[in-house]
Amino acid sequence: MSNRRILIAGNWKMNGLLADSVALGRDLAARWAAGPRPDRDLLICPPFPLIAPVAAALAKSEIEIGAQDCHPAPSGAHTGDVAAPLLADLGCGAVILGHSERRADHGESDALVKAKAEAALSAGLTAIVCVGETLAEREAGHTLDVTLGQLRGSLPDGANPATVVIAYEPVWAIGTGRVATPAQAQEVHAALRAELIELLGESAAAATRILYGGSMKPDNAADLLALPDVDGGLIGGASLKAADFWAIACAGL
Ligand SMILES: O=C(CO)COP(=O)(O)O
Repeated sequence: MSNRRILIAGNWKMNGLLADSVALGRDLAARWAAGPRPDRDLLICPPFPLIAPVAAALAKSEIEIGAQDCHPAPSGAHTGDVAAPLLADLGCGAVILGHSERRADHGESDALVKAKAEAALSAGLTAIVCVGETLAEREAGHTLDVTLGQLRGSLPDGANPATVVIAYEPVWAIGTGRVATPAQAQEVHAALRAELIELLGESAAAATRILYGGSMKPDNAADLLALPDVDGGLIGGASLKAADFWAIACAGL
């Protein structure tokens, strides 16, 4: 049993309108108030324009608010982008960076993800740095090369267990209902932690949280969260239903 505190983070992606998103936030806050509460960190990352209203809906709970991306620069002429200091100002505690959908949709490189993560740290945000292989890469036997390479390339300078969380999200498991088996997840998580020993040293690696993401649901979360190197979940589809997110937050307790 590690002493890493489990983090259950919801990534709402590009879903929701104002009223239903506020209702979802209120539903989660009500579940928090009613208890029993999991002794775990909980985080919700809505689309940018919903951060402030959802943060207000969550205000009476200890469920944290976060974002799904930031720009590497702290301000400036970058139309359509959002700076990390603004996210912090809005109450965000964390930001997801290098998600495979951003790497694919926006051509984000490891170097860009690293620069964004450094901007997040400078703004006082926790950077949740995502890595993960495609199905073709897994079938070609390149899972560890790809994920460890992304980790080396994307980890910000100055990373430490308080400011950086790693998320392993196999691309083939995202939104597909095809979840990694516990053995597949544990193999990659253990390899990521071994690489973190090289990058950060033994004690920092032992204290750094590594989340699993990819079709995590109420019925598979307990098995994944019980793995020795899985320290939480990054939840997509199931985070859009309060009952499912709450069930995952409480899974295995
Ligand atoms: O990409 C994910 C979270 O960032 C996972 O999404 P799903 O839970 O919908 O598979």
